[in-house]
Amino acid sequence: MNPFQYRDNELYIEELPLTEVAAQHGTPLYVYSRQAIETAWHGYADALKDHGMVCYAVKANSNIGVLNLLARLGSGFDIVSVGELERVLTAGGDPSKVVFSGVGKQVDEIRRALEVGIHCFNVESVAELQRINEVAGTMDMQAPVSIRVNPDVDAKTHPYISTGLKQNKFGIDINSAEQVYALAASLAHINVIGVDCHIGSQITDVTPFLDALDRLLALIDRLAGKGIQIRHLDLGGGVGVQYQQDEPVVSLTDYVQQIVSRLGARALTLIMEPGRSIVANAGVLLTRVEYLKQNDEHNFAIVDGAMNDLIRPSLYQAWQDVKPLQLRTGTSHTWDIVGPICETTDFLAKGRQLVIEQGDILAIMDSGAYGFTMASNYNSRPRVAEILVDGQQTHVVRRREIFADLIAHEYLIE
Ligand SMILES: Cc1ncc(COP(=O)(O)O)c(C=O)c1O
Ligand SMILES: N[C@@H](CCCC[NH3+])C(=O)O
Repeated sequence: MNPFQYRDNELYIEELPLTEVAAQHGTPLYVYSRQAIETAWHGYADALKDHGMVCYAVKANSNIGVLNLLARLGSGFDIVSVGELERVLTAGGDPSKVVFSGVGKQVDEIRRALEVGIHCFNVESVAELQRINEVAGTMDMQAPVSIRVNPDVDAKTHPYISTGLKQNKFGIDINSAEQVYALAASLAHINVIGVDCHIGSQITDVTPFLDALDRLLALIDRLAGKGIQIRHLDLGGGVGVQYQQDEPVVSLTDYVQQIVSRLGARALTLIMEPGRSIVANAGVLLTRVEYLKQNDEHNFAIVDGAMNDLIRPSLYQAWQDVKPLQLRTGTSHTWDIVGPICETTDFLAKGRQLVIEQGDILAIMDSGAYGFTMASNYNSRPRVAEILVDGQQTHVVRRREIFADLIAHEYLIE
């Protein structure tokens, strides 16, 4: 479902012209579509049916309004910090549907997660397993755990977002997994319930997912042979999204059917932790052209948005489409869309064929995932507002920061 459509040369989100949203709330601005988020979530829930649970990966977009939408749908959540846990709770999420991933869980994070009763910890090392056992012991509890196994599968995605290879810090080597499960089963305050893996993000071919699945199922069978019964299988993040029109789209129904057919008679519940594919295509970053500047080789459109607002292009050379909110007629030129930050890597897009003028507003498409959540205050730039559109209604789900917010926790020397 694409909520962004041109009508009479004006770009709309759902039932609203984006120029109206920008006029009301200023730029730069993140704008999300409620319908698109809900439709994407239902895509997973419908494909999984009663085979399992969707645990939305909060890191993709952790806005409380967005989490609240998903909590209302009954979603579970994948978190990587106590901060994300508090967001989920504030948004009305059910702690018993929360899985806790991440390689560096701290004692207070483990304690809080046990206190609120999360579904399980996805454990990434022996040292972490021992720490969880100790903390649960001090609380006289048993901690539900799943071991995150690193299956050594090449996800064929950008090397910075590939996580399931031996050279990546994530998970426990599949070759030592049985030993670690045996240890976990022997610990007094650990309750082994699952197997987990996450091989990377923005994967647009199901083959690496299915290769990882085959390795995990073989492990689950070996564990059963040793008397360790696994109840759930967590396959990690969701499928990749289309940033460019010629990129492949994975059918979730086919993907889940292939998983289910491989499960065979095993009594396993599935968990999926999609982030990007729930929110990426549902959001845009709006940015205004402040100046146009040309030399004999390059045309620069200097905009008010920057790498601190959306770092994906600078960090991963990620390509995201750029659409003017109002289409102009005239001769197009090739533009680099650059921000005001003092870094050469401060660009949102390069080499785009556009007809633009100073003052125009551009939408950086597909910015709903890993957009605002990766934003910073670099160059003392306040983080921008986030707006959720629902039909013709707009909800401010985060107000724009002001200078006072930036210095609120800083002090002069005494
Ligand atoms: C452990 C874990 N689960 C889920 C996700 C979400 O992945 P995606 O946004 O590709 O669906 C990530 C991010 O890559 C992750 O690290
Ligand atoms: N932040 C990355 C994805 C990382 C996923 C987190 N493990 C991106 O924008 O593509």
